[in-house]
Amino acid sequence: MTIAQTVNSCEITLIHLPHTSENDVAYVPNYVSNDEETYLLNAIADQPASRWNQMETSTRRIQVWGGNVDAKLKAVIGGVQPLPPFLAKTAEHVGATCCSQVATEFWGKKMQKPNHVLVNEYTTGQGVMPHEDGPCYQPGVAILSLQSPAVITFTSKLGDDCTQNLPLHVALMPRSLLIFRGKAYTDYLHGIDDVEAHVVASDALLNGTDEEVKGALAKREDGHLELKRTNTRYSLTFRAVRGAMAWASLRK
Ligand SMILES: O=C(O)CCC(=O)C(=O)O
Ligand SMILES: [Fe+2]
Repeated sequence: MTIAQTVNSCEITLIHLPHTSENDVAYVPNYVSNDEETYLLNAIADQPASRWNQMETSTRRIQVWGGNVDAKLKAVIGGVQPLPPFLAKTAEHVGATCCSQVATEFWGKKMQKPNHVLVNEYTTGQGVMPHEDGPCYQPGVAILSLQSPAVITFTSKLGDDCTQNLPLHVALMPRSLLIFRGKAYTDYLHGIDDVEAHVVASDALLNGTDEEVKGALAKREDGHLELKRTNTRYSLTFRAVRGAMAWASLRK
């Protein structure tokens, strides 16, 4: 964890994963206020039951905003749909943070903000297996965590350099934003263990010196660090569907 900078009143911490660029991973604690968190949680809960999709590979539920992405066609079926009003302001803010802090064209050529959001729900003990978000999106994602902490784990997809294959962790505190892009997006898998308490080696926790993270960690007798999930967690994953117009051209 290096370089803290304060911009737009949020403190951005750059986190370095091996073999990625210095600004490929950034963690922003307290990215949204308590009031914004409550607003988003209420808006998510107010959506009709039909908005929730049951995941095929897990018992988790998700809401998909912006349109249904077809991984094979690499396009949004029926074209990109506008984001709903309850996400608009946050998407705008996340868009600006990523463009000003991480890469001017974070969302793609000339795009200023994300056009696609997944709302993930995790009861304590639920996670998501190691995966990559893939080529349907611009190679970058911003993850806003709500209501409960969790630990996200990055594992390199590349070869046999054993230092590179060690799992590396980032604690995601409620109301924080994690941004990753570039090689962190293309050369690593990310996942969240199906556990009620995460146990990690202290030197593998990349934002373990963050004051809020420190306060949430317990040190175990074996020297490892433990972070308890406290509640159902919601995450909003902001991304940009690549070639937003691709569906229209596929149909011709
Ligand atoms: O919930 C998270 O923090 C991760 C979600 C994720 O990886 C995804 O939506 O692709
Ligand atoms: Fe993901």
